[in-house]
Amino acid sequence: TSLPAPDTAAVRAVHRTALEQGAPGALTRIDEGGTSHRVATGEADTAAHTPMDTGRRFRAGSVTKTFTAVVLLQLVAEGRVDLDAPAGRYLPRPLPDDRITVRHLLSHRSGLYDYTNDMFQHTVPGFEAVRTKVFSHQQLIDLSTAHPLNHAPGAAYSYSNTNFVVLGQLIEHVTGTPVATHYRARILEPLQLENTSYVHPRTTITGSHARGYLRPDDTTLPLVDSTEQTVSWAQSAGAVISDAADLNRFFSALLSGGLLPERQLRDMTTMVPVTADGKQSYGLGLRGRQLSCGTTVYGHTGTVQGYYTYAFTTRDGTRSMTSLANTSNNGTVNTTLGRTLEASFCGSGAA
Ligand SMILES: CC1(C)S[C@@H]2[C@H](NC(=O)CCCC[C@H](NC(=O)C[NH3+])C(=O)[O-])C(=O)N2[C@H]1C(=O)[O-]
Repeated sequence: TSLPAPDTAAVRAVHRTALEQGAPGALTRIDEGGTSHRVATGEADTAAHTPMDTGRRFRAGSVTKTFTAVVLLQLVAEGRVDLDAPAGRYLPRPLPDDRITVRHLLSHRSGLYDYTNDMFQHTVPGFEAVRTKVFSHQQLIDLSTAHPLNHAPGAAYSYSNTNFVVLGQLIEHVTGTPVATHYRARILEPLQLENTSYVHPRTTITGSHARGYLRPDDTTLPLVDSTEQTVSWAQSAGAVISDAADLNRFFSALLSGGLLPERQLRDMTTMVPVTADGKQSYGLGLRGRQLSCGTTVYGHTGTVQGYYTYAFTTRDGTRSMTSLANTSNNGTVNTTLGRTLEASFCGSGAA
């Protein structure tokens, strides 16, 4: 079914609202076949007053979870991991409940507590305390298991970064190879994602990039430049750096069958509703969103200090969109930025 044409004027209007609400800048890139629509607004660097442009790299946050899920599901297809086996079978240390399966981790149904709830309870102090820190997977897992499970494994959906830190540890324990190597060999090189990298624990973003600005909890204070950090608190749950063109190509290739065998793609896109209205869902490391025009798009969102990301594509991968705003801890901006989905996939008058 053909989609309405993207409404780039509506995208620009969404950006302008996000800037009024506190974002220094925003970008959106829509790719369909060989055609791309690009909208950039505001500043990539507020000290140098550098204009935003859609070619700038940024921290993609939890969009990383889909990269990790692809690596894991490729290992499943290779017969090296069983989705419904206890995850503990593939880990150096047991989890607190051996009923937690690999599939529970991928679908945020394990019940494992999210340690970032404590880590970032106070936004700027929490960030400053970890921005140059390097954690092992086990240290992060131990922060989580100091708390009881949110619920019995499989009993509910409860989003937790811990799940994808455990999956990173699992990938490295089963293969003896760092996740960075798997991202590069299994995804970045085959798809030629030249502007995507996993450089943990380096703190810098190489090449042309947007600086990120974290809003303090006391909103009368100035934004904090949060561009440089290790993102070691997230790693395989959030440390990928990318740009809009690469994320569009990644999700388009994924949903059109370019990265996983049919069986694993079917598992990944078996979505479970996670909101009461049923419009938001989660599969295996993949978010689904049903838009006002009836189209469901698949991808992931990201929130890392200074960067909000939406990266989604159609079920057949023919149209993809990535949007970024270079601020965070500003839920109003995050919700506003999400309206680029309607403008990009449902066309005029939708956003
Ligand atoms: C589920 C989410 C939203 S949270 C999860 C992950 N990001 C984090 O866990 C970072 C949380 C703290 C970020 C910080 N906020 C605070 O410190 C608040 N006190 C800020 O806004 O920069 C990611 O990315 N995911 C998003 C996702 O998947 O969309």
